[in-house]
Amino acid sequence: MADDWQNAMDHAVALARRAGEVVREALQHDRKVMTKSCSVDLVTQTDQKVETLIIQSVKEKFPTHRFIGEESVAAGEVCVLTDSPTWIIDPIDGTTNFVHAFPFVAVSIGFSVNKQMQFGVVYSCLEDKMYTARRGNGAFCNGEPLQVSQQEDVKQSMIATEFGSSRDPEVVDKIFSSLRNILCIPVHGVRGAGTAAVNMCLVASGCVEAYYEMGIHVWDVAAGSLIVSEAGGVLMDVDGGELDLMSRRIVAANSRTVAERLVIEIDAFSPPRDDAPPLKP
Ligand SMILES: O=P(O)(O)O[C@H]1[C@H](O)[C@@H](O)[C@H](O)[C@H](O)[C@@H]1O
Ligand SMILES: [Mg+2]
Ligand SMILES: [Mg+2]
Repeated sequence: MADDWQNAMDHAVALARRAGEVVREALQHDRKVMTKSCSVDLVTQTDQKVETLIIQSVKEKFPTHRFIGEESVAAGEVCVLTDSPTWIIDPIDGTTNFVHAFPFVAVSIGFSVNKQMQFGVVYSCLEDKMYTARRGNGAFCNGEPLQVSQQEDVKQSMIATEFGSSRDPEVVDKIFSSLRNILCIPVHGVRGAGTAAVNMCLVASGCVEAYYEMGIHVWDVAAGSLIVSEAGGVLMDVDGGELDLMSRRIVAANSRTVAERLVIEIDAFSPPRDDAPPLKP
């Protein structure tokens, strides 16, 4: 079976590269912007085109595999992680960046079997950085091994996070109170690339000590979670418990020490789970 997953990973890398070409080409033209759950939850035809391209190609090569794709779920597909081999796809992570030509846009492809990530591919396509990880085999950027930062003093750390796409004042208050608490530890700084996947690759690369966010989805972080852990990092829930990929909350850090220190300061909330049954009309 191991060789099968390697074939699948090679295919994912090739597809991420092809998807990146589509994204770069689309940036040369006007981008028609549509909205999903609210006026700041953006989607474009390129998100949909890239997801279709990836899923159709995988279906031809691996007809029994399942999918969780951001735009398929938006179109009504169920979002349930089973034990089956499952491709977890964010065709454009950083759609708001893409719309504004802010230069961090990624294609994220994770692959899970028995609810455990087997490989992760994040292609930061405007930087031309291909991040890859295979379970037990380390994490790489353009073929070079990645290693998380060795800094365990949170006061000497840089932290990544995002504001997300909820504008519910109660949610925004929690996001700002967490940010305030963490800034005032104090940490050296707080940054955000505008994409969860790239933020996680920055943890894996040792450029920031940690990334946390509440409100993300499984497709934002599935691939990145393996890239972080294979680079020597740790993953946990924002309450310090075990990471649950469907819970929409994550802390990814270089060390348990930094992660647990951040958890103390995070004003946690629980968005509706990705695998929650749809609300009845
Ligand atoms: O919708 P896309 O795929 O661009 O992904 C999300 C980002 O990855 C989040 O970190 C970020 O906070 C936003 O919620 C953003 O929507
Ligand atoms: Mg995303
Ligand atoms: Mg997306």
